[in-house]
Amino acid sequence: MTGPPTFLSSLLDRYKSSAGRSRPFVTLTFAQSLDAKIAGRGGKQLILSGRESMVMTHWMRTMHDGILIGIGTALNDDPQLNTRYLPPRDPDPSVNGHNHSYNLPRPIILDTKLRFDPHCKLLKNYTEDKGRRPWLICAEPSESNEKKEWMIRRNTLEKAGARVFPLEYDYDTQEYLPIPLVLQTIHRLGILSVMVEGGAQVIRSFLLQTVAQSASSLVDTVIITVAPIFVGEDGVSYNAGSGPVSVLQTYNLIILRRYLVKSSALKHASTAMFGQDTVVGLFLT
Ligand SMILES: NC(=O)C1=CN([C@@H]2O[C@H](COP(=O)(O)OP(=O)(O)OC[C@H]3O[C@@H](n4cnc5c(N)ncnc54)[C@H](OP(=O)(O)O)[C@@H]3O)[C@@H](O)[C@H]2O)C=CC1
Ligand SMILES: Nc1nc(O)c(N)c(N[C@@H]2O[C@H](COP(=O)(O)O)[C@@H](O)[C@H]2O)n1
Repeated sequence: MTGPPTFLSSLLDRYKSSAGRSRPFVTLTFAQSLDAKIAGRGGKQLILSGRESMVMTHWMRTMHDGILIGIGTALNDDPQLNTRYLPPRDPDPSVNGHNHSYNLPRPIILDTKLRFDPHCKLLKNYTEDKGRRPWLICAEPSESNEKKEWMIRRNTLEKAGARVFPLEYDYDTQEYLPIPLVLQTIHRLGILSVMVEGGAQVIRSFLLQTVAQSASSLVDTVIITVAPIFVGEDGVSYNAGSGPVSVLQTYNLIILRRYLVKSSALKHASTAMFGQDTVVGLFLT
């Protein structure tokens, strides 16, 4: 295969015309088991996708400017977020300034407190010219005693190659980085399309934002790979809390489940088989 599968182009080709938008096109994508688990016990990384659907995911990566994950995934999986399963071909220097054969998406990590590991594969690949410079979206602490430590971490990460973008928002009243502001910020920085690859809390945040803002959803396309396996009760799911959950979280999860079951905003677009996996594409209207 020399280009993306038709399944993906029919879902994502509309991203090519981005005029007049104030946020990037957003594709929410992940792989799950038949019992809706995305990782094993205690967050153990699972290779759920078979070879064929993994190749499809790597094609999907070439079709986006950015690839966004949470710091939980960055620390747990130490991912590369590259396109290494695609067929080898001659490097094309015109491809986003890299001596690389395929468009590589920019790694973007939601990392409020700058917990990113300066020795991770994303930074190693960047310094070896095998990947793009990772961007860390964070919050600058307001307390001066926390600021010193934060500045040290920032310097270490910047020296290791990361770019750090502190967001301005009311850090004390919000548990997480506000997704609309994250999207506006990366859009201003030139990211016109972004693939959100997880993990559990990030997927949940994007879905909950979509529920909260149904009229102006923050997700355009959802692409879910379903692998024909059961992980079992102790696996990690994106639609359930792990550990004790607050009343608010429980309430949000109830709304999310209801939304996912009943929403008329989620429209099935297409389903395809890649090897033994079923990949479902949905549009949000
Ligand atoms: N099967 C699949 O397709 C995939 C599976 N996974 C699995 O998922 C698991 C990791 O998931 P999880 O632990 O939930 O970690 P996440 O990758 O979802 O990261 C969550 C962390 O990101 C930070 N964050 C900042 N802003 C937000 C926001 N708005 N919404 C959510 N998080 C935000 C928070 O940390 P802080 O407050 O410190 O900033 C939060 O704890 C791993 O087991 C991994 O293997 C991951 C990706 C895909
Ligand atoms: N599509 C898909 N299938 C799976 O089975 C997965 N576990 C994931 N995980 C995501 O991919 C990241 C790993 O990427 P690299 O192989 O290191 O390039 C992982 O961190 C998850 O975001 N995806």
